[in-house]
Amino acid sequence: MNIILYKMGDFRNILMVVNPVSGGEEKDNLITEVRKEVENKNWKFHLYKTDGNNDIQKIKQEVDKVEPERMLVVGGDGTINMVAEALLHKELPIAIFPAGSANGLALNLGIPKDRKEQIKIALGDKFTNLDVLQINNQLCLHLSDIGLNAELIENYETAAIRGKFGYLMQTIPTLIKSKYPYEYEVEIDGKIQNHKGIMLAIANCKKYGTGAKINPEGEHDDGKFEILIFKNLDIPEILGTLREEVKFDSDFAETISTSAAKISCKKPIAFQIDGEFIENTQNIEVKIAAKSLKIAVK
Ligand SMILES: Nc1ncnc2c1ncn2[C@@H]1O[C@H](COP(=O)(O)OP(=O)(O)OP(=O)(O)O)[C@@H](O)[C@H]1O
Repeated sequence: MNIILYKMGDFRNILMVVNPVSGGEEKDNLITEVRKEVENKNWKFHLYKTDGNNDIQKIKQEVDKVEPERMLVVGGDGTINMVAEALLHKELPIAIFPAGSANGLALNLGIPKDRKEQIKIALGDKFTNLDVLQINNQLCLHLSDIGLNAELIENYETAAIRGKFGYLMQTIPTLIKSKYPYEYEVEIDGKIQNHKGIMLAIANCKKYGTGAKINPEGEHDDGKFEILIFKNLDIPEILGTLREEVKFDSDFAETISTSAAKISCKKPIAFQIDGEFIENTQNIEVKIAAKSLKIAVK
């Protein structure tokens, strides 16, 4: 007979949220491996698979039912955002198993690609406290932008070809159709600045999921975010963002660091958050909840 002895205070509930379709990747082996590791620690493993239908509400219900001490998230940036939304105002740590076509947040937090290392981190005790941006009542965990890149994402989402090649294939039609440069009015502490450019990014972290480092000075836990205005389509400078050490020419990009801002545009412009196209919009308000999401890191 197997007898499991629980010490007082040693019992933990772990809730794993898995997006079964993200990244087109099979996840059953990972689930089995994590379940084994969790049960080896005499903790209790619970599983919730998203179904693409009202998942935020369903994750909230699952959290209320299971009362986990930690959440493990298997999916891309969209899945992590859903979990973050469901956990709003709850001080519950999460761990990320990157498994999406875009894994920008995991890349920014230095989550390694090796699944064994990810399991160690997920069940370990080292955390970072991520600033969370609220943009027009939606959460943004790493990067949002309004302008050319969001147009590219909108075109990619409706395209037949997926993956990096599909993204690349959308570049030329997007550039032909785009009506850039755009005019942006940025209001910070009641002061208004006017800017013109191909896109305006709102950055909580340094990099896009593609690896492009557009906000080299950004820190994810400093209580601030950066507004970056990219002034023109300078291909060598854009390719330069793929290098580790980047320093932008002031004719190419301007950076403003702040903890709140309002942005308005003369006409509706494509707007994306963490890689998901949201809508064409004219007005954006950005607030920050400093250090409000606890995430397991290396
Ligand atoms: N079972 C499911 N079936 C279909 N869609 C789902 C399912 N579960 C979650 N989703 C959707 O997956 C999206 C999030 O995917 P995520 O960003 O994590 O991965 P991804 O592979 O990078 O996705 P994409 O490339 O489509 O953005 C959300 O829009 C969510 O509604």
